[in-house]
Amino acid sequence: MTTERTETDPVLRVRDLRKHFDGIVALDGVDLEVRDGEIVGLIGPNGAGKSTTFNCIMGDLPATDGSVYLREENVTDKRTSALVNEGITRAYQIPRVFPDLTVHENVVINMRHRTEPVLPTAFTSPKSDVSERAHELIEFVGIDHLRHEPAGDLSTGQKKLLNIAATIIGDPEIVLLDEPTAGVNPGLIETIIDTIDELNSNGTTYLIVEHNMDVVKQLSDHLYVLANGTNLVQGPPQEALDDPQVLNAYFGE
Ligand SMILES: Nc1ncnc2c1ncn2[C@@H]1O[C@H](COP(=O)(O)OP(=O)(O)OP(=O)(O)O)[C@@H](O)[C@H]1O
Repeated sequence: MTTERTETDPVLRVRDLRKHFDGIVALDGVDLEVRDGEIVGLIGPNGAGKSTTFNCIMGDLPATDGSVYLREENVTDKRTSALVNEGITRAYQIPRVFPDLTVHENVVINMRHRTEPVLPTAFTSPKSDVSERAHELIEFVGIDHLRHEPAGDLSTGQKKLLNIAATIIGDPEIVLLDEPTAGVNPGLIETIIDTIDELNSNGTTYLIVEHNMDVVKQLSDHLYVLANGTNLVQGPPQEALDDPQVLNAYFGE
């Protein structure tokens, strides 16, 4: 049975995104749309252009051509820091933490309020709003017992949970997750899936690159498949994964 895609407004729209590295065409026209409240999966074989798409959306790389819209605003090539303030955040495949700061400090430092700077008291006063919110999120992702530990001491899976908490602290419109379960101990994968699922139920919209197809199927409402830097197939996850073009892109010659 085909499930209909939600009719909610698009939060993120990517139109004909292109990226060339000298002679290499990494993106050859990528289109995608993430609607309010969705979890959208972005998959494709190695070299398909998933990371480059994320890098161009987030302003980590300038696009050669094409557009990125956040709601109605054209944000193409805006810098990452500006995009974060506009409500789009990202967690990287290899989790990024400040190793010498505590877990709690790592979440607080990611607070970039749309209108106000983070006050120094957020770090020192347990009663500040940011500090309390950080504590709530750390509890929510299940690493409260590590709150006062240096983030550098955490396992990969725990760092990924920490990054997931940190992406949420500024109350973003949409979060980009790059391989949230890659390199994670199998025992923590379900925790990560449940955490993303619950945060989505609470209103966070996600675009997720993920190689683990079980995770993709469990989480995604809609799936885009890229190959050779462009769109191959999109649709409900199982339908897209069963498409002969997708099977050929992964397993064909
Ligand atoms: N900085 C760069 N310089 C030159 N070529 C690049 C650069 N970054 C990516 N590419 C090329 O662009 C293409 C797309 O790469 P990209 O990393 O976006 O793919 P991917 O789908 O994320 O792959 P993977 O699943 O292996 O991470 C590949 O051919 C890659 O070699």
